[in-house]
Amino acid sequence: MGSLVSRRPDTRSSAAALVLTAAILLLAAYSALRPSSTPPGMPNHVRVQLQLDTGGSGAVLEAEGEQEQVQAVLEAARAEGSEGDASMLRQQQAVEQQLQEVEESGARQQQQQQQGAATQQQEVKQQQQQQGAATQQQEVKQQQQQQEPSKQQAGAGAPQRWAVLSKPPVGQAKSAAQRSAEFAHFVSQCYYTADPFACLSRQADVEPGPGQFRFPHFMVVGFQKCATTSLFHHLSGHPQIQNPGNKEPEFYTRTCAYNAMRCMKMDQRDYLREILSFKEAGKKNFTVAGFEGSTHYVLEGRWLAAQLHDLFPWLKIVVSMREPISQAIAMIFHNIEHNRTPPCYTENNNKIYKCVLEDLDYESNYARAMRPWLKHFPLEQVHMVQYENITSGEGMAPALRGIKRFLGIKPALPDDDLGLYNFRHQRKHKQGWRMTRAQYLDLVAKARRNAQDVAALVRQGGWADADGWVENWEKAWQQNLDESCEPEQDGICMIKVT
Ligand SMILES: Nc1ncnc2c1ncn2[C@@H]1O[C@H](COP(=O)(O)OS(=O)(=O)O)[C@@H](OP(=O)(O)O)[C@H]1O
Repeated sequence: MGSLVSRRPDTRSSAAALVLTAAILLLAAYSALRPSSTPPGMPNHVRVQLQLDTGGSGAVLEAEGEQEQVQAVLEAARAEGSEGDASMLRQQQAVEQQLQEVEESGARQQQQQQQGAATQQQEVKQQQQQQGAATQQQEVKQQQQQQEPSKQQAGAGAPQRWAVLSKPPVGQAKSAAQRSAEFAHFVSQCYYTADPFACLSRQADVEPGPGQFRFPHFMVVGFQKCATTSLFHHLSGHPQIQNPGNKEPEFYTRTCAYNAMRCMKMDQRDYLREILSFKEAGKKNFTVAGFEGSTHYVLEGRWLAAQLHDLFPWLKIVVSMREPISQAIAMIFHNIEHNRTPPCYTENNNKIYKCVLEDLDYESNYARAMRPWLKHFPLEQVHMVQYENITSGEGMAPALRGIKRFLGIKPALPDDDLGLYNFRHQRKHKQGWRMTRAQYLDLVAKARRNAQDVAALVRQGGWADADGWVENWEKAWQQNLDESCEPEQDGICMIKVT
């Protein structure tokens, strides 16, 4: 005999009463379909789970066990409810229509049995079809509900997500439609739960249907000044990607104060809605990939990588890297423009050199920043791209397609041109950045060690041609030495960035 569970936090409302009535009717119809003697391996065992979204309470009723016991639990729960109103009546009619369809297919099945034509195998097949039909109806209903999120939130006249009524799977896989509906339903309701992040984490146990993405699907985490804004817009325009609210929310660092796991529930909901465009993705049945881009995340890997992986273990991580001296210069200039002049930027003639030298050990030391991410995320969930590849030359189209292939979206869309966003000193500092040749050689020596560490990681992950990666940067250094520097050691260079 099976176990019996009943939780009824809110069965006194008319909505609850209606759903229970519907469930009992469906249960009765289901019992009419069962053969008179239950075949081996198909015990007289049913499971009913009702989500009674009445007034936003998220009440759930579950009953599992012998059919008669489950029916008794549902009857008792119904007795506690009150009568439904007009809007509930319309929903009852929809439920009754579904019931009628189940009854009709049951009658067809009985006829076949009488004719001796229905073998046990056919019977199982028909049950699968019935479950498929019921799931399709549920899917339509869930889509309707997703189109009315404000109503659900307000609670007034809230539609019910009513029933997952099924016999436990008899060794057969769920249909694609069933998986899609169940996955979309599971993820959608997370927004309304007391702990949205904890709920979203549990989608790891729910299989998405064809074309669906777990939510969120990926993040562009850095590095600063590596064309992440262009990449963000390029990806946002893809039809299989949900356009996020804005770039650089720095949610986990700023709002959650470095503790993603303890982030306030209200903040979580705001983040889902305002940044990740959760509701828009829900309306598209999660057939679009949700993402955000915050370039400081990559530098916070020591605490953030583990926390993000705990929260969203399926998450994919995209990282762009630029020739380190150019990246450091662009970042320093960006900070100066925003009145954040670094203390290293003091000496009149050699100011940029000293700052870059420091940054190459920290913010522009890519391998150092990447190690925690690679410790917590499997290689197949991380994708490293080279800025010089995605922004120009022959590597551009394959590199952009590679990102989309990694994300599991159509690789050729929207197109293979990155676009140019967020450019600063490329326009304003065409003459280059002043330092001596000896100083530049000093920076190159440090950047080269950085490049070799990065190449080792690229080789390990197989994201690109690791040797080609180093060659791209070597080419940039050599070009500056040849074209922008006087030949003497103390000669002046006007360094151009990539
Ligand atoms: N398509 C294309 N081709 C060449 N260069 C490009 C392109 N898109 C962006 N960029 C350059 O990338 C720099 C901005 O990077 P980010 O958007 O990541 O900056 S930020 O950290 O988000 O502020 C910024 O570099 P700087 O101009 O050196 O500052 C942009 O000019």
